Amino acid sequence: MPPSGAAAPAAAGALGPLGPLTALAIRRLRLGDQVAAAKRGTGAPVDDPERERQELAKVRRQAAGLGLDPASTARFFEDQIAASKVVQRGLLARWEADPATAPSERPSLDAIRTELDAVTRDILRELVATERVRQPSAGCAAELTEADVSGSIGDGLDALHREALRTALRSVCR
Ligand SMILES: O=C(O)C(=O)C[C@]1(C(=O)O)C=C[C@@H](O)C=C1
Repeated sequence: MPPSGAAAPAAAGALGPLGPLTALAIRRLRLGDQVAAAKRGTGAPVDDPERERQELAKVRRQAAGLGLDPASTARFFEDQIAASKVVQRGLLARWEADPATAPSERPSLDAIRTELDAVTRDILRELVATERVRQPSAGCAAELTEADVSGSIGDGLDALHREALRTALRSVCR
């Protein structure tokens, strides 16, 4: 318990108006850990261009329905997919170099894709909620830095996941 009258410790997680969007990007790239575990040892490649095409086509349709610009929304999701690949490649290389660190269970890729689809819907809602904040400006860049740094620390991201998060957030301030 903090001493009475002292501020409570800051909650872990990404702060500021771009905090929820950043937290969702972190949640999505953490699902990349699960995707890597599902693919490890199966011969399934990290890249699945057909799945990407389906995801991006759906995102464009959903974006239009929500009043978001389909092209920039698709670009945002291309970054999320690129971030997942950073995580997957990094972890698969790490696990190959040091098999003792590899997960012992293989999750279902279909189940993870269902979770990814749910995160996509949450991200789309958050893109709508943050449209004004995300106008390119020094203010957006500052809010993004705050969310990135606090989210990375709060979630205990390692160097690989921080690199992936930078990829995921690169087009937030359009
Ligand atoms: O679903 C997969 O197989 C994934 O690897 C996930 C994901 C994504 O982030 O959505 C990433 C890379 C693939 O090219 C396709 C999709």
